[in-house]
Amino acid sequence: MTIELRSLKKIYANGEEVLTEISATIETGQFYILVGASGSGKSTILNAIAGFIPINSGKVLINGHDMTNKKPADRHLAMVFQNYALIPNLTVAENIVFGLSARHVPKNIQQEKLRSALTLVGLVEQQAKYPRFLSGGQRQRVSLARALVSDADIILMDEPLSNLDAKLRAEMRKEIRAIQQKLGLTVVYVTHDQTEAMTMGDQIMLLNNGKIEQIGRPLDLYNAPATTFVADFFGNPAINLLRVRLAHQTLCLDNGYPLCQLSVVDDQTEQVTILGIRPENIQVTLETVTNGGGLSGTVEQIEPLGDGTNLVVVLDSKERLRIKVHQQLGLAVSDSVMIRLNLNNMLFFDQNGTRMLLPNLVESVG
Ligand SMILES: Nc1ncnc2c1ncn2[C@@H]1O[C@H](COP(=O)(O)OP(=O)(O)OP(=O)(O)O)[C@@H](O)[C@H]1O
Repeated sequence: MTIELRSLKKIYANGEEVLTEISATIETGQFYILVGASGSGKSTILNAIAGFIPINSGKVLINGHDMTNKKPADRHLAMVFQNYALIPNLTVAENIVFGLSARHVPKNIQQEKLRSALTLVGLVEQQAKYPRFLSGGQRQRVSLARALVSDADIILMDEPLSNLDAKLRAEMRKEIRAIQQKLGLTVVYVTHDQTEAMTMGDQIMLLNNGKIEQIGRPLDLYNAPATTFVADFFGNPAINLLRVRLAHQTLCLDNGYPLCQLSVVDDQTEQVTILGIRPENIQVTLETVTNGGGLSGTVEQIEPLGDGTNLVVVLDSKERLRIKVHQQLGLAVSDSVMIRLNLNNMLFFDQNGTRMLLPNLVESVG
């Protein structure tokens, strides 16, 4: 079951254009994530796929068929919501088969589907309970089971885990992904959570104010972001984006403070105005144990994580750098440290925030 979105545009009555030129192909069996900040248009796209809202222009195709003007019921999709949407006076089992009963599916088939869905989501023991006696995670499982028995090939999920605590959310991510892979379902999944997007998605669409910022596989978005917006969206702590210029083969901060030497064989490099470097690509050592080289700075903040440490270091140039190391550090605020930037992992952007590929850029540490 493929979904094709062709140039979707949505304007609400107040004249606000909330979707602009949304085009994408969601392949069969893909776990497709729509991610972005609140108000970026994720739910609007999901609702347009489901047929809950009309769009102003563009097309929604499902398996090659134009569904743009079809009713939700004719699109053969199932939906899982953030608030579970369970019926309080029906038991778990009754909630799960509710749609099947409404469609007069024979009782024995209902029971068969119910059994297999309960097993898949791990709720066999809870089937006679009412929703109010279930935990948040169990309620979301009922909601998922209800979508599974509908036999829809495509399941749309709108922030299904956002009411759960962090630990349960992490467990449910794995469970949903495992069920999706086992059944080969096509899932379109809305979240504002970058970790959920990274860990669950086969493909991610990152939205920015109703427009597509980038579509790609999770690690491609992380390693090769098209723009500073994408670079900044993924990663915790966020990537360091520094205003820089290149002068006489030296990459300098805007204020002239030299970062490193770069051998340049390309005029294009003159356009580099923003350097992106991720916190994990910066090494930090105590000033006293270093044997020269690198940049010096002062520790401003330390956040011990147990399995690592997050730091903020202020360079002598007054620039702040977020740094993440994978060990516990014996450092304190105000300590002097040396910093080394891992040049292989630098990203360069032009003044519009568009990433530049500089094939001829050669590092030459002086
Ligand atoms: N019925 C409506 N009438 C007018 N504007 C609306 C309506 N529904 C949504 N919007 C606007 O459309 C934009 C996109 O909303 P949407 O719900 O798709 O965003 P979202 O990315 O899903 O956000 P969230 O994560 O907060 O749910 C927002 O600016 C919102 O205010």
